[in-house]
Amino acid sequence: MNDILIKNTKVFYKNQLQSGEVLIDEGKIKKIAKNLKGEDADRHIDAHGGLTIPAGIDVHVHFREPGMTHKEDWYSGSCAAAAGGIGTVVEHPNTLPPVIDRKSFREKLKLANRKSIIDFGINGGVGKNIEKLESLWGLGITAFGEIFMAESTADLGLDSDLLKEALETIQQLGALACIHAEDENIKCDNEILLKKDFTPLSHSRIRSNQCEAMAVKKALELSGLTSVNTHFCHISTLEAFGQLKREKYILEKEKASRHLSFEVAPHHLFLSDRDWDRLGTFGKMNPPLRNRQSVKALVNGINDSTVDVVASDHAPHRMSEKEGDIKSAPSGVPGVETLMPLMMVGVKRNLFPLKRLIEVTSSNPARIFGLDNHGKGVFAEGYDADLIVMDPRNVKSINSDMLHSKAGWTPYEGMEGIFPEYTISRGEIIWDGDIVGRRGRGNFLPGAGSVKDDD
Ligand SMILES: NC(=O)N[C@@H](CC(=O)O)C(=O)O
Ligand SMILES: [Zn+2]
Ligand SMILES: [Zn+2]
Repeated sequence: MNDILIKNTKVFYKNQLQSGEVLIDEGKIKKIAKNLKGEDADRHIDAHGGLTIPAGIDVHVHFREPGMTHKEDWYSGSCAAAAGGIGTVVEHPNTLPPVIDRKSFREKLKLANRKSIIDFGINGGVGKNIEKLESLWGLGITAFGEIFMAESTADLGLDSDLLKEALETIQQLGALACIHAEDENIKCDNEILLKKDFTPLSHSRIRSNQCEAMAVKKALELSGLTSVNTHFCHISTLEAFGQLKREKYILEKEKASRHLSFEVAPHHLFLSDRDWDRLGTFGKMNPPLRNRQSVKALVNGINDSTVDVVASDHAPHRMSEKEGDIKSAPSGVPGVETLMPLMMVGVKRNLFPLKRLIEVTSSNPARIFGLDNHGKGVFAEGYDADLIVMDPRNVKSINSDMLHSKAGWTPYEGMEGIFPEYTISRGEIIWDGDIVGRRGRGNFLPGAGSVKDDD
């Protein structure tokens, strides 16, 4: 007998939205068809005319373990992901200790294996550890970074000489460099100019549009020089967006083999600098909230396929930590659980089509980060049954009480979200309104450089 039959649903299949049924067995999608008469399964899910789409693949989360488990840990973070319709995450290295060598990588892997309820990749950190990058790659990290060009919530910043050396090494390994693009000098100069300004908006002015654009310019020069495959994290400004759009066009025209992609974060799509008044220090993240023109450019970029990925940059801090003044509050907002719900509302409001939602939240991240080699991000027979079932008519008001992050708050309080009724991971229901996935069931998805680790 098959495991699950999803009936009375709509699927985006063969480039169109159509009614269908989905049969799942042994963790895989076994059949997708208009009508699966004659097939049966142990469990039926009636989607009541709602959607079945690929679970999200969030390639930018900070789950804070080891070292900061009061903010999040692999269990709470992965539960938040599952409840928000995310089936796979790539976790970033700025934990305590950061993932910069074999020992710290293995420590994180052990904890994640023990606690995560969803599948995961782990990124390797880049700082003063250039001689360790090869061993990290061999251990199976997904990609390198985020590489901090300016200080953020981490102690992993590096200057441009070191950055060039790191990118050369990453290129030789054939790996992907993920870059947090903000210019340290511009940021520092603005900090001095605005040192007496304690309005929340000053954070947007310190880490200005120019601060991001200058860093993107430098990073593009360096990635051109070193020919490294590059992915930009959380691009937030009209200016940086324009530079990347142009560079992509040039690379395509030259038929360059070098990869270039970028992601945007939901807080730069669904919030703007007008939200500073409402959010105060709770709206502080790097790069910061931007004006309406930048928000519009990013939404347009989703429509015209310039934006490759939407990833949450889930960066939880406790409420008590976020209180205080704008200079001392830590940067970062939780977002893994609200990514898909906000994007679904975006589709409902015609900001962008469902096809693009699926591309930026599953097929593109899977391909760019090599997770398709593990059966992720392809809605077709034989691939992992990582799916969400949701009803677009069921719009909820986002409320921190219903969320699972240890942060205990959300910048989207009161905004609309369409949440999954079911999240299915490798054919197993892990969210049905409650967390029903077992702690530690999540699999590590080793990266392309992985070699067998004997000791
Ligand atoms: N985005 C943030 O403001 N903070 C992130 C780090 C980062 O992504 O820069 C964090 O780890 O808290
Ligand atoms: Zn960052
Ligand atoms: Zn981040």
